[in-house]
Amino acid sequence: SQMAPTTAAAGSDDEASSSALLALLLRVQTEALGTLGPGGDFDPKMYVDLPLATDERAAAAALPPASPGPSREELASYLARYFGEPGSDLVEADPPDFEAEPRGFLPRVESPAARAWALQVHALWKELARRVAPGVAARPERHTLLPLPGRVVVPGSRFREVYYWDSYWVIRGLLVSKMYDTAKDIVLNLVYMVEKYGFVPNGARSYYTNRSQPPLLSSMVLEVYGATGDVEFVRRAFPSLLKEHSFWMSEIHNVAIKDSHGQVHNLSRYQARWNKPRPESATIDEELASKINSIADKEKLYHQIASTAESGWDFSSRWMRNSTDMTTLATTYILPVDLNTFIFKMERDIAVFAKLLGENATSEKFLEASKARHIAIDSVLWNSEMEQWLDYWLPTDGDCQKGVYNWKSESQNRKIFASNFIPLWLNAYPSGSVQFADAAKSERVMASLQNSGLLCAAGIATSLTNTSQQWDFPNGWPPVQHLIAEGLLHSGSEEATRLAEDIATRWVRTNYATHKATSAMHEKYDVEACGKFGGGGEYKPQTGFGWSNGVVLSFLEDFGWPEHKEIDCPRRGEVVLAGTQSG
Ligand SMILES: OC[C@H]1O[C@H](O[C@H]2O[C@H](CO)[C@@H](O)[C@H](O)[C@H]2O)[C@H](O)[C@@H](O)[C@@H]1O
Repeated sequence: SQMAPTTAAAGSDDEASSSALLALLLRVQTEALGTLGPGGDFDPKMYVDLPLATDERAAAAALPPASPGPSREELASYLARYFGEPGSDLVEADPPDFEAEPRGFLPRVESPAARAWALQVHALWKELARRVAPGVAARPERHTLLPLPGRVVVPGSRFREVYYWDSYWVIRGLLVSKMYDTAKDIVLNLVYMVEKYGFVPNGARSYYTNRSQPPLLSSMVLEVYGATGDVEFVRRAFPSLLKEHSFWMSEIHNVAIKDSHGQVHNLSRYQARWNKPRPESATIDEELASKINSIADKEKLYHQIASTAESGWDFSSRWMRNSTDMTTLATTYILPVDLNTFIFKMERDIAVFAKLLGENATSEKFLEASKARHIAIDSVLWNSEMEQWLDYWLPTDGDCQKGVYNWKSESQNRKIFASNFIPLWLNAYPSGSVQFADAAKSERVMASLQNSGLLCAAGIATSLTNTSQQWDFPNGWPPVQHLIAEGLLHSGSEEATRLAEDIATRWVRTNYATHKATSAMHEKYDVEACGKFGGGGEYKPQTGFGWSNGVVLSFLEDFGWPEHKEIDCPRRGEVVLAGTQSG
């Protein structure tokens, strides 16, 4: 059954004052839309990011009346008088662990062009590093930004705050850049939020505390521990990992399902605690919901929209009953392949850390939990005909006895998405010598990927359907390239290693060419051709960009770049490796 959505989990005093601020900012956002009109420079997120420069009541009293609404000049002078610039509550932080060319940086990158560019990407950490201004903790009621104790690295452009899952790839890049202290700070900020909210919010803003994002905190701890050997750091983070696991096991996320042999499995889904428009996109969500008449149905749509944002894939035909109609989002009825992959990894990581800290019973318990989830993933999500893992769609008609659903083969979604291959990533983290998918199965999954149509000229497409949503064709996203390529690299066969390197090469080249042409790193790329950044979705293409920088640095570390390997885009008609489309 669907959980009744509530508001954020923050403390009540904080909540009351932050909701007064948010209510004001949402009024400003609506008036700004009226004044500026959609398109152009109007971005609804900017208005909920404005820090108050004065008392909230004074600012609320001075807001020009909604009708007839302020002129452009009146709006600008109102904003200048009562608010700071968006992003001004984060201050620049010169990270002390940054060096222009760290010792031992990318030893296998021999090509001068690749090396010079990698150093430019590395230098972007300085641009993206920030600290939360001390005024935020002193007067939290004036900021939607959440105070954080340590240094942060933001994705860039409109994404002025920390994001949960982006941080995993930011950390992978920082470790290549030998910025261990900054990497630790990022993890400890997330730990601080778990201590405060019981989970890691989507991002470090009060309006993001109604949901999380793909859970990769344990993976961040594991990578930092692998690079530094710092057991005390693991000890500090460990209680928060247990707390986060309980959040994902709670009734809003956990679903029981009985397979065809009568065995009951537990798997997880995304579900936000929110049934209103997303504040950062409220005008957009309201416009979409205007097609719907009843308040109850609007609330259901808002709940699905926020739950989709929890998935990180906002938005995609993956979550829609009808791929051309966003009002058919049904994310809370889906058991996603990638979410369950990440929670399996979390359980395994916790088992490893518990053992390291001498908590053997806890280690055993989490090892068992991970084994049970492995069986659940193989029973519920695996499809042996397609040789892929598929999202499972729950029925909406209440066909569920005592909270347990009955598995049906036709409920697996047979459409092809890059997420169907994400469990391959687990091959990079074997338990002893045992891989998540054995050599024979990994080979079959790889063949299925090669025949899927997802492998394109400049990387792996998100899906096969162009819906103009940003998590669909023709966009390719950095995290997806990295998870699949790392999985292939550790799958054991020479062919898988070659395919991993081929994907990484295409990705690095398209990032390089686009950087050369636009002087920027982009949040997503159009994989149809080398050298194109991505588009679609509800906001303009963004640059910066945290996870993109992390992924190229990590690929360059994993695969190197020999002296004479071309880094420019291949010229038209040049040979393309078998199993991939020329795009
Ligand atoms: O403002 C709209 C949405 O923006 C974010 O989503 C996108 O950017 C994030 C930061 O890079 C990324 O983590 C996410 O995968 C992207 O889809 C935000 O996370 C959403 O909650 C927000 O509604």
